[in-house]
Amino acid sequence: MSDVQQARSRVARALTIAGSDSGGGAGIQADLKTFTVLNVYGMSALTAITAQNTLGVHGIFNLPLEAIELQIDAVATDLGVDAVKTGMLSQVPIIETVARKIKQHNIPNLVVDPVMVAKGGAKLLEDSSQQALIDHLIPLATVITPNLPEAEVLINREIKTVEDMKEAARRIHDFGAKYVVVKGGHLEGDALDILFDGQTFEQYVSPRHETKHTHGTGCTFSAAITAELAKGTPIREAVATAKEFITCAIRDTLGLGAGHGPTNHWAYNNRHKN
Ligand SMILES: Nc1ncnc2c1ncn2[C@@H]1O[C@H](COP(=O)(O)OP(=O)(O)OP(=O)(O)O)[C@@H](O)[C@H]1O
Ligand SMILES: Cc1ncc(CO)c(N)n1
Repeated sequence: MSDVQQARSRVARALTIAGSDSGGGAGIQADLKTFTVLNVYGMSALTAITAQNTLGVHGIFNLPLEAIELQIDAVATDLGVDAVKTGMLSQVPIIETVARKIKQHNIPNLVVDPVMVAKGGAKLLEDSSQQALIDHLIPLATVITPNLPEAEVLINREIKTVEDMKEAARRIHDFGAKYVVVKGGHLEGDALDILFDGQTFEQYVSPRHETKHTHGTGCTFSAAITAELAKGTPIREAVATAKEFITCAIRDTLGLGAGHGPTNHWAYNNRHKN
């Protein structure tokens, strides 16, 4: 096979820059599982190690900046990256380092999941870091995927209705992200997400499943968008696939753990079977 043929047929590659969740439902583990199910080659740069299960976060250990930088350098200079997502980046220097590295390596298709708080309430982003996300990372983002509490923090305003979600999307778009997806998982009623491209809104709706097993839904959703962007899928279709992926993963629960259990990453591939 010629080099050109090889380049055309090679697998899409995605990198996740995020924290490790020992429980496997969120963070790096959720991202790599999602990439694999969507047929994308997954790579990781860990920013922190968390001791975590379905009941809560029992410890957070941020990694040294040098360890974060070297992981990104190693991957970008050899294997190559078609799309990248960021998850837990708890401190200002980590955010600055990651933003600098993404720029330095010219990594395309950045999905920013502005992770702030774990399902059990533990803080994964220090308060002093919120502004650094706005200043350094969001302007580089192809897509940013805040949930409602995260969007409220970013725009410093309450969000109670779909109109509020749209206004939040407008304001977050003004921070410099190309596309904004405001996730409505925390509202009542159907699970409604909104995509804004700076001009028009697109809505993605699925029935709400009454379940406590929603640990890592945001990580999985943004990882699915990243995987699709790595393959070259256009944004509207990428978000539609991610919505279907997370809906299946929440619906076909694994029922693990005594608290907020993980979602089912295999469910998307089994969706047409009985
Ligand atoms: N109970 C539910 N039933 C169906 N879809 C849901 C439910 N909860 C969330 N979703 C969907 O899951 C996706 C993730 O949204 P959510 O707002 O839960 O993210 P998140 O709060 O960032 O998750 P996490 O912090 O656990 O990673 C969205 O597409 C949302 O609409
Ligand atoms: C490591 C990690 N990243 C993100 C989340 C948010 O779900 C979590 N609970 N843990």
